[in-house]
Amino acid sequence: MILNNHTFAQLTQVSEKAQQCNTISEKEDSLSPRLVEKKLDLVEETLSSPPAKQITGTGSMHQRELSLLSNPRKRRRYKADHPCFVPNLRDIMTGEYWSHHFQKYIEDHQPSRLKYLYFLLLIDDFYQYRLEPHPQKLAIPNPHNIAFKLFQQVKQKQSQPFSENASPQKVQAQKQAANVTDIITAVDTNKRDSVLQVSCVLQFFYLQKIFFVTKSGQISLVNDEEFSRNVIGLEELRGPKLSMDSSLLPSAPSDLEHASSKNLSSASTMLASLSTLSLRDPEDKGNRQNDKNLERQQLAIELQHLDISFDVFQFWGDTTQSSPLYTFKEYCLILYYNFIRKGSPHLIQLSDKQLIADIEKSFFHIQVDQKDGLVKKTLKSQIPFTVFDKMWLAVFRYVHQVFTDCKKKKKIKIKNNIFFPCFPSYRSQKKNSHCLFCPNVQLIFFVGCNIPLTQKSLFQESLFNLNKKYNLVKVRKTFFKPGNQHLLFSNHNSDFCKKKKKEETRLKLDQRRSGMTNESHLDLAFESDVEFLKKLEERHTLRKESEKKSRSEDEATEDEDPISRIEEYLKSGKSLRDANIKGVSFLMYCCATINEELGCKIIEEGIDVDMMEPWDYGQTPLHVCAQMDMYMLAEKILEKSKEKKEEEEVLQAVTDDMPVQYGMFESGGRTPIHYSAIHGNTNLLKLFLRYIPSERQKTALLQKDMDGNDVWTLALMYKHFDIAKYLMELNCWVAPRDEDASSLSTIDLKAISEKLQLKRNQDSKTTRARFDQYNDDIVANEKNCMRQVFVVKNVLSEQLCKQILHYIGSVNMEWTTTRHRSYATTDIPSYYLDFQFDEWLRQLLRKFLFPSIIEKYHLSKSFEFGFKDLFFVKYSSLGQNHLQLHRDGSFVSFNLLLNDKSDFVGGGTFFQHLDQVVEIQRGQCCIHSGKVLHAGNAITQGERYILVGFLEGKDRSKNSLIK
Ligand SMILES: O=C(O)CCC(=O)C(=O)O
Ligand SMILES: [Fe+2]
Repeated sequence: MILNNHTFAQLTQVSEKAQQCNTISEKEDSLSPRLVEKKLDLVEETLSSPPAKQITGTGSMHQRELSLLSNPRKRRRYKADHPCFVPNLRDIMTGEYWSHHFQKYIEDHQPSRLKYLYFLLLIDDFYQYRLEPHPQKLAIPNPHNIAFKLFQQVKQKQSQPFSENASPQKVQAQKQAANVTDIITAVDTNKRDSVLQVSCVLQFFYLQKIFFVTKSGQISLVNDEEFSRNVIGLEELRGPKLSMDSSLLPSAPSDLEHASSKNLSSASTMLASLSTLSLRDPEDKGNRQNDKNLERQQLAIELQHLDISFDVFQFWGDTTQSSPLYTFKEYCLILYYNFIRKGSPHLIQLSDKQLIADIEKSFFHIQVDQKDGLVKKTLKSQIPFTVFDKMWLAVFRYVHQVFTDCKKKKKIKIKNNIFFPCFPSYRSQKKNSHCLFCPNVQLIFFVGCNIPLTQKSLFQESLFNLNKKYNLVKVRKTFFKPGNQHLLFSNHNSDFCKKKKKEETRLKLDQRRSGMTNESHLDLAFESDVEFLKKLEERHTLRKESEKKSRSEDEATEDEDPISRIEEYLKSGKSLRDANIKGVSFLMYCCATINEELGCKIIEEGIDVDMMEPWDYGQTPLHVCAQMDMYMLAEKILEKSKEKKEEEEVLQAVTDDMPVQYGMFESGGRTPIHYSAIHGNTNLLKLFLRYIPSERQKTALLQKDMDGNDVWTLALMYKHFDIAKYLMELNCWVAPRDEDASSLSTIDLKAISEKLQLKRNQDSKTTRARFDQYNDDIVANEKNCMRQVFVVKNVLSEQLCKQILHYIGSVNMEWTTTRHRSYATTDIPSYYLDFQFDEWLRQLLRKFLFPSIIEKYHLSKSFEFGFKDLFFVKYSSLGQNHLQLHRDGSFVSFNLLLNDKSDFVGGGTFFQHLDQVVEIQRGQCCIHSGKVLHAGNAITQGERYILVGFLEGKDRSKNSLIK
């Protein structure tokens, strides 16, 4: 069945419910204690005990204690309801970051983390912006997310605090000026990094265009449209200036409404000075502390002379004011100056220099002055969208790195399988279309991937909020299976998942105790499968017994760690062919988690690694590399393939037509080379070309996808002009028929690109028609062998089927009902069970079933199958007794009857095109194309158990199109 979970209507309903709950909790929650922290309390409960003394006062004693606690690591030791508690980044990321409560983290936790959150938020917002029907402007997230608490504290100090119940007019009338020293005090009370905090707040004031500087050096409130037009002199933010030039301070405007642009731009200069106070040169490792102190002192001095007024109301957490809009260019600058440039106050230390260079290249024309050697940057008039993808990726790489490092040093116990995300990629700008991100709902992955199995409730909430936020109409099944499955299909089953996790851990512990992990289960398996299963069962019984002997919960919640498992496999030299993590091969797992190092290691050391593994719609690891800018892994794949003289095949693996979100379709027939152009990854494109002999490069580049687009066309379609130009330099392009210009100097690439935007939408329709046609053809064309349904006898012996069922029963696992969205079965995926069992089963099927499928459908010997899904299905006359008419998301599907036919009445698989129910005996297997409409025929009595497999496959010999 198509991997669907819920209809959008259902999602909206639940989302609305979640929203209601949120609103209620927010009301209760407007000051503290924080709901979110309460949740985090659970996460943190194993941490060491809170300090003996509760901190309640605001006196100097209290301040001293707080200052001792300023180290976040120390503060993290406190319980979540303690005022000093600080969750770590991991919890922020894995918890509810995207959910409704994220602002509370930002308010309450240390500014050094704030930068990541805000940065992500900005990027996130950017992708939101792509959805907007008015793409000229985009909103900056409201700063109250950051400044909220600060203002609460300031507010409390004021003689006439605002009443929360007061009418807006009244509150407006009560506007109070708060002094910036108050802010500093407020900040200091919490021993935050005051400079960063203040500069951050001020910058957001500035960005919120709500103040300007008066003659007396005061900054006053302004609500003037002119401000946004004139003052975004961001060049002036370029700093680092540490002192204020008082001559720059403007004269007081006669009227707030007519604040002159000069005043305003001076305000920006001043703010620039403020914001750069926290600057530190990353290369200057020396006197940093001293410098910082000096900066602080200077800031304090400056601020004494400034009376900054602002409209607290505007920053009030409850206000619903909309964010101001900025042009795309300004937005880019804000990002750049605040997060990326070397001197940025919130510098995100992107580890990858190349990435930074790329980002800078996208923003600026960079010139070096011959005379004084100064680097001059002028902002480009056009900034490519993909720069956001790069930034997004960079941040995640960075965060991922932090996790990995911590883990290596055993600084933190990683409880979760961290699946890092793919970055959202620009797809469609079509007005009012819901198409966003990329076909794989990548943003959602981020959430889904990071939420551990044991935190399903948080996870669920995030999902619904996300659904609401992005108005996701339809989330397609996907390529990066781990995260997605996790997110979309398991989220309603938190109890089940918890149990499962514990089971796994216990099993592992038992294995360790009984020394069974060293056993080579695979030898065992093929000596006697029945024996093997009995052994597994015995192990479970053993486990259950040892469970009775009490054991600390702590031990039991220890997580299985996919990375150590992969490493263990690599060391032991076991075959990786059927090894998987949540149904995904090790290599694909690394691709999905952007773990290039481990991916390279797998290719280098792994046995039976399939580098051309066709995953969803034929996308191979190299396609993912090309999409995600994974240069190192791509190079390793190519190097290894070259040893086997397969590098061109790998580069020529083509995708199939694929449905993406919101009813859009993407053309098939795309190679990793096409992908590199689509995603603007020039380096990868160049790398790929190095592996193709020069005489064949042109053919490879001119190869068209199924919608007739060659690499050059795709580069332009996705607005990667540099790639298009590069291809023109190589003379590997064909001028569109209606263009007379044919050389780099005369052709108007922009105009062509515009036209191609239209074609892209058209292409989607063409692809869709082809996709549907393909399905229809199978049943309409009598000669198409894929319409045939076969029964394969004796795939598994009756005894083995019995034993498998017995085994599943002994594991005592709950049946899931929500894994597949539209046509849900009551099932247990094979990978939920012991991984030894899962691998054994896959090997068995590979050995005894796949050859029959190849033979029946006249596939070539070089055809290779991979499991897209493998699961046990239960029908019961009392529960789910049938499955509606549907297609599977597979090339070929099979179902194998596990129990005896006499155990139930009815059953079998109905095929619409044959108008026939195909019934099989225990151990037999019904095989059919996943594209033909079929249904699980109802049973009226008893229970029916089947093993269902969805297979994806590709004929490897057909890859070499260019030879
Ligand atoms: O119950 C059957 O025979 C069919 C099951 C099926 O089609 C599926 O699980 O996708
Ligand atoms: Fe099916």
